[in-house]
Amino acid sequence: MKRTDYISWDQYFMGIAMMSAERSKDPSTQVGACIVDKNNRILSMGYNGMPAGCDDDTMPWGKSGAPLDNKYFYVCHAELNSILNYRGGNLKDAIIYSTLFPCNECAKAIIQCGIKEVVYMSDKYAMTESTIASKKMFDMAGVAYRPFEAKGRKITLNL
Ligand SMILES: Nc1ccn([C@H]2C[C@H](O)[C@@H](COP(=O)(O)O)O2)c(=O)n1
Ligand SMILES: [Zn+2]
Repeated sequence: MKRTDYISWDQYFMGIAMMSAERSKDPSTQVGACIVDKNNRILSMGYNGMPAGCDDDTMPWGKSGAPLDNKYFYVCHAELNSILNYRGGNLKDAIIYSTLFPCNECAKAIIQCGIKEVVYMSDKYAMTESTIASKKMFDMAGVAYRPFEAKGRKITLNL
């Protein structure tokens, strides 16, 4: 008889997004994303980090101070990185799993590349204008979004 406690597709893809977030150097918020097609094939992954060639040992990781001296002008978000990391044809009708709800800038990229669904884990910035704008654009553009429903399944990895 087959094993019954295998993880669902949602758990599999959000798990990969969570694992991707572990690569982030951001000391405050680590975000991961995983893009899949409608046949449950993984297309791409990403996490938040400094742009390629921008030394993450010398770039700022703080949240405050002058705009040029904190991380926000520089960090490339997990969702955008996952889109840019894709090496195939196009992302039409794909699904993006993200550990954090996409910001307005990533929402624009998600819409423009044809992704049709967003599955998110945290919506901790739901009250910000950025997230409100994301939802407004997703609603208008017909991009569905739904929270990941954690089932409390624990997996320990001894890496
Ligand atoms: N949807 C998002 C939102 C944020 N990020 C990145 C950008 C920063 O590295 C970090 C947020 O920093 P915080 O203000 O929480 O200290 O997360 C992302 O990748 N995707
Ligand atoms: Zn973003």
